[in-house]
Amino acid sequence: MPVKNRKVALMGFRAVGKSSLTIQFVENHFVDSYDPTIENTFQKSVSYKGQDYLINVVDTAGQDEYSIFPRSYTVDVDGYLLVYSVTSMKSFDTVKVIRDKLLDQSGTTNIPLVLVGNKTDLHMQRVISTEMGKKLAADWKASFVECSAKQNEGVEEIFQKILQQVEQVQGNDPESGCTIL
Ligand SMILES: Nc1nc2c(ncn2[C@@H]2O[C@H](COP(=O)(O)OP(=O)(O)OP(=O)(O)O)[C@@H](O)[C@H]2O)c(=O)[nH]1
Repeated sequence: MPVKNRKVALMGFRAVGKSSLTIQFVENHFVDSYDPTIENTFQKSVSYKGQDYLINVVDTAGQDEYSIFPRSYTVDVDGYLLVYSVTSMKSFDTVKVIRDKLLDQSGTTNIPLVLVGNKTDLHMQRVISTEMGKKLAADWKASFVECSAKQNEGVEEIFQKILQQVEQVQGNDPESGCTIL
């Protein structure tokens, strides 16, 4: 089977760990320092349900509710990882605003999306419970993963889930019972 190319963008408030998750996934290490991102693209080959994929991972600049939303973020992107930090209410509110902007710009409600709660290792600083994350994802009919880029927990799962969402929305998921050839 030929390799499938999929483009996945990480979006969210500043310093929630988008770059750290990307680097942990692509290069298998954790960066402790904080260097704000403008935009970076990485590639990684993965296998999912027997199919080889080349994932283009777009690590975007941190956003807040007032950020201008570049049109390029909705062009060619197959799926989105909306990342918040479980230690930041502001970052949780920001993913909601970003999703609204994504829906607005793409003109569809059926966007492959995974809600990602990062920094679960910071137990004492946690302000967003697992239930809050689960509920928001359920409202959106999106997938939900909690993770720690630092401890490399849940990171692979995020990318498996987004591939699953992309395949489902594109009608290619074997479990959806319908295949486009
Ligand atoms: N404890 C802990 N710290 C983390 C985790 N992920 C990221 N960090 C730290 O959080 C800070 C910000 O991480 P980045 O990955 O640069 O965040 P970002 O979302 O890419 O930031 P912007 O580029 O500004 O949008 C850094 O100091 C990271 O080391 C995590 O899972 N646990």
